Amino acid sequence: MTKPLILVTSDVKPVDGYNWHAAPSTYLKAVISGADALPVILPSFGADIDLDAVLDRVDGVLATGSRSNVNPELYGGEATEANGPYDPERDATSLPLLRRAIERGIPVFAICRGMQELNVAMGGTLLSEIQEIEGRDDHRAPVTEEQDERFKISHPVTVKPGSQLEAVINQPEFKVNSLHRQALGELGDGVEVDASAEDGTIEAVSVKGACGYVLATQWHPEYWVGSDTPSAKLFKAFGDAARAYRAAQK
Ligand SMILES: N[C@@H](CCC(=O)NCCCC(=O)O)C(=O)O
Repeated sequence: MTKPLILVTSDVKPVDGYNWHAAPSTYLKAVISGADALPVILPSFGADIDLDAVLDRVDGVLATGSRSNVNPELYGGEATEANGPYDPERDATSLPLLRRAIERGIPVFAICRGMQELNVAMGGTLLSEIQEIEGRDDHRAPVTEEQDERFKISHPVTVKPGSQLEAVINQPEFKVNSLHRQALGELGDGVEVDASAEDGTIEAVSVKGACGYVLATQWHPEYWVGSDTPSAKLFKAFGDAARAYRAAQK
């Protein structure tokens, strides 16, 4: 069987006077090496994209992380400069993409911003600047330009027994990296917590009743997929789900 095709979300960034629709190579490499699949980047053209026409041709969807935040107006909040930067084109593409992929039973793996998008897409909300919330830890990346340091494994998460995450990782607790200022607040329709941090921050979710594979993590398994066992298990499980989906389309 040919390798499954994984649709990867894109950020829209101005570079050299152009708008680029781009995804970090770490996610693309993790799809290739960790999921044994082929990545294809979806440009963030919102309603101009016929999502079903694209989803007819792929076997999974990977929603990546990003330094931009989901616009709070999409979940009843207020967009302030302090809570930016925003990426409206990405929002306009990723949220309907995730909803439609879940409806169609196409395997979904959502990471960091991707997990936040999934929750908002299902009707949930986000908490902003959680490091300023009483009782919450600081989940932001270390202040350095050194990527390995920014993505270092830093805190434990506790896995919910019987969850989709437990079925993949098969450990009650393990350590993850952390590069986020926001977190899930109210859960969207069917969204279930699969793992939490010691301060109560939601670290992984799945979707109850979803007809296909859906898993989302607040941390970044793509970065250490080649050396960290839980990270490797997450991408292998996603690749296996995409292979099973592809085989079932025959
Ligand atoms: N912006 C949101 C989502 C966090 C996220 O996706 N982080 C990845 C950023 C990678 C980097 O900093 O290089 C939030 O802050 O919660």
